Amino acid sequence: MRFHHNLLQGTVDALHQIFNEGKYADQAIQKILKRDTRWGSRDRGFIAETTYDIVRYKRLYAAIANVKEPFNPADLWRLTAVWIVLKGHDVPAWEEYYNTPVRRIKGKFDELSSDLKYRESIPDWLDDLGRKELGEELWAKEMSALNKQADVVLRANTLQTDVKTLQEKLLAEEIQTTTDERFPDALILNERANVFQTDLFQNGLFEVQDAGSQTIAPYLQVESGMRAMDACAGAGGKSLHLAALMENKGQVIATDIYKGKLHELKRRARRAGAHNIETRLIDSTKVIKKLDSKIDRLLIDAPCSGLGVLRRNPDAKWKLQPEFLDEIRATQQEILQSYSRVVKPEGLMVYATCSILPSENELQVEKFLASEAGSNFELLDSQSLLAHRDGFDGFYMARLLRKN
Ligand SMILES: C[S@@+](CC[C@H](N)C(=O)[O-])C[C@H]1O[C@@H](n2cnc3c(N)ncnc32)[C@H](O)[C@@H]1O
Repeated sequence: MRFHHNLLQGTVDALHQIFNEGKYADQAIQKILKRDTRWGSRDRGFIAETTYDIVRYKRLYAAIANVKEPFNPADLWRLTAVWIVLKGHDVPAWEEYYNTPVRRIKGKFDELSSDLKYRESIPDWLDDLGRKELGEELWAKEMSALNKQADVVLRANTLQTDVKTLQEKLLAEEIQTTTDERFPDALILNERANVFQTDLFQNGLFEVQDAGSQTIAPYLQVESGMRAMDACAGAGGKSLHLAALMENKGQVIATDIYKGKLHELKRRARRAGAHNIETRLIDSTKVIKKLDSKIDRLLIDAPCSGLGVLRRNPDAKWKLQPEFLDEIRATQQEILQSYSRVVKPEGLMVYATCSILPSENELQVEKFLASEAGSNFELLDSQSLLAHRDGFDGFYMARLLRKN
């Protein structure tokens, strides 16, 4: 492989912003990619993928390169040298790579790879927690799968098209996709492409949404004409799916505590042609009180650690802190306690997260069921998706029935 200095310089600059300035990886990469308009899609792909790879394996690469944070420019170049050697490429004869100890890098890699914390690059506290919650074997398999690059998955917007038609239209634009019978509205890109630039996207024929995430809205068993609520709607990934499943009939009440996210949701709903979504900002407890026992189907897509979606946000591994996890678990329980009251007798509620930790998932549901607010609910079913087993992001979902 022939390397270009300016692409590796772009990678080093992105890493500096992420590791030393605390920027989010996707934002830092986007900013760097805007820098040089001559960069084509391959160049952009190289910078993005190399940066993400080094973010994923920061702990391993830093130990091999024998560098510590905060990384100076020479340290960051050493991280890229480790990446080049471990990918099996020849190190370019550039000043920054002068005297790169290729054999030592390979030897160190073999030595450190026997330890999961290094092999999969996991902070100590998180490794301890994961082993405790999932058991050593499952944790190791899952962390390895979560370090792989995620597929780009589309959800056909059935308000506008169907999977087969969309697949043909994409093919006409030289975008090849694969279907998966487990996920009926999903199309998986055979090769990465910037699908956001297509007219098909601009005209609302699809959303970009992981296949695992596409199982959540159907799990709520909505029907046309029902009154559904997406309590933690964010920018509306699941609200849009619910509207499509309800064929634009009935109502989807989408709530969040952030105005900006609901604003983005409305923009996406217009593009998708989803007309039955109504947004409501949660700025007081009154919003929930007003809906007391009025909702047929409640989705709680709760805020969480995001450990199931590490393939998309690998820097979350380095940003997560134990205190944040404690706070988010408390928030999850509060949300269950306060929102569950909106469900009608005989109505259903789905509690979902993009976490793989039982303490954010089944244990939260158990705690809720044992509480006063949960005493008139019954757990009907639950499902976990794991990256190493199911091939997509990690999710948890539980379906509960309000009995009376
Ligand atoms: C997992 S994200 C939702 C993702 C979204 N459902 C989607 O599919 O794109 C969780 C959301 O919960 C929101 N949130 C946090 N606390 C909340 C609360 N008390 N009530 C409602 N939403 C809350 C966050 O702002 C965030 O948008």
